[in-house]
Amino acid sequence: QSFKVLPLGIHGGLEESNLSAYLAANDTSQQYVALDAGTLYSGIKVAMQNHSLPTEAPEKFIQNNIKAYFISHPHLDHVAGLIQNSPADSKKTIYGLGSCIESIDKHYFSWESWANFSDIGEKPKLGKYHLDTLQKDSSIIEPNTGLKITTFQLSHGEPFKSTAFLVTNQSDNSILYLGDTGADTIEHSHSLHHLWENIAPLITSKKLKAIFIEVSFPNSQPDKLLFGHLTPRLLNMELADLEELTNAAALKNLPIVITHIKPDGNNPATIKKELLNKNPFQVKWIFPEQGRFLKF
Ligand SMILES: Nc1ncnc2c1ncn2[C@@H]1O[C@@H]2COP(=O)(O)O[C@H]2[C@H]1O
Repeated sequence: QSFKVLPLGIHGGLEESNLSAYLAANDTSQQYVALDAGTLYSGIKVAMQNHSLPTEAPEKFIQNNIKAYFISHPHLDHVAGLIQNSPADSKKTIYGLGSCIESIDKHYFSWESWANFSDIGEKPKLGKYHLDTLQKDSSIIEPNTGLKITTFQLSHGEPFKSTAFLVTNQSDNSILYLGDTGADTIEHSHSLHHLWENIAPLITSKKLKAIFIEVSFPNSQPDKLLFGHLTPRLLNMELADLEELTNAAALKNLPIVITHIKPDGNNPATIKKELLNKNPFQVKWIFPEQGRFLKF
């Protein structure tokens, strides 16, 4: 079994109709998990307009085909689509690390900022969403899709946390989706190194089919203004760490999907140029488009 991923939102800011959200499923399935949910409805509408999805009301697709949400961290550009669409959504589970679930409960499903559609927190609890806390370095099976999700903690601007989700299907193939993350050196952390140690064997055995990782800013962004994000240079530094745990041949042609570009000014073109000009491990950079399937 191979994977298909439908990007519903690809940017890391500004364009509120196109913010981090990726639907993942087995190639033959129409039952998706959402990896972040910054934009839902607008991305589904684009996918329907370009015939990537059959035409129906986007809210029907959200109700019937998105089976669970895995949220990397509670920043608005990763949850706004879920909150906005919650009144029309169906019953399902929102998964995240403890700090993420607490924040969603406290800051969004609070009755003050939005109705409490969850099953915890401020009464009355409408109970549409089961808020489920994931443990780092452990796996669950998402019951509606059969996909195994393994959770790793990331650092996103000390002391804030984010999450990487390793999605594994019944054929033991995987894709890795990282939420926002800074580089270990800048974050004074070992989170990425720990993640690389865990996935290195999957790369050498060719079981890891793609990595989704952020590059928010171009190389000109000063370290003190990174706010827990990567640049092309820092991503290549992290890939060097991963390469030491695998081997140069293992990274060659590995699809690396670049997420969360902040689209200010010429940044998207600059980031693409910087990545294409410097690709020491000969990975396959992929620049996703809203509403267009990626297959792995
Ligand atoms: N100290 C700061 N000063 C200005 N902007 C910030 C600061 N910290 C975070 N941000 C912005 O807030 C945004 C929250 O989402 P992001 O992490 O994608 O990107 C972050 C930056 O754009």
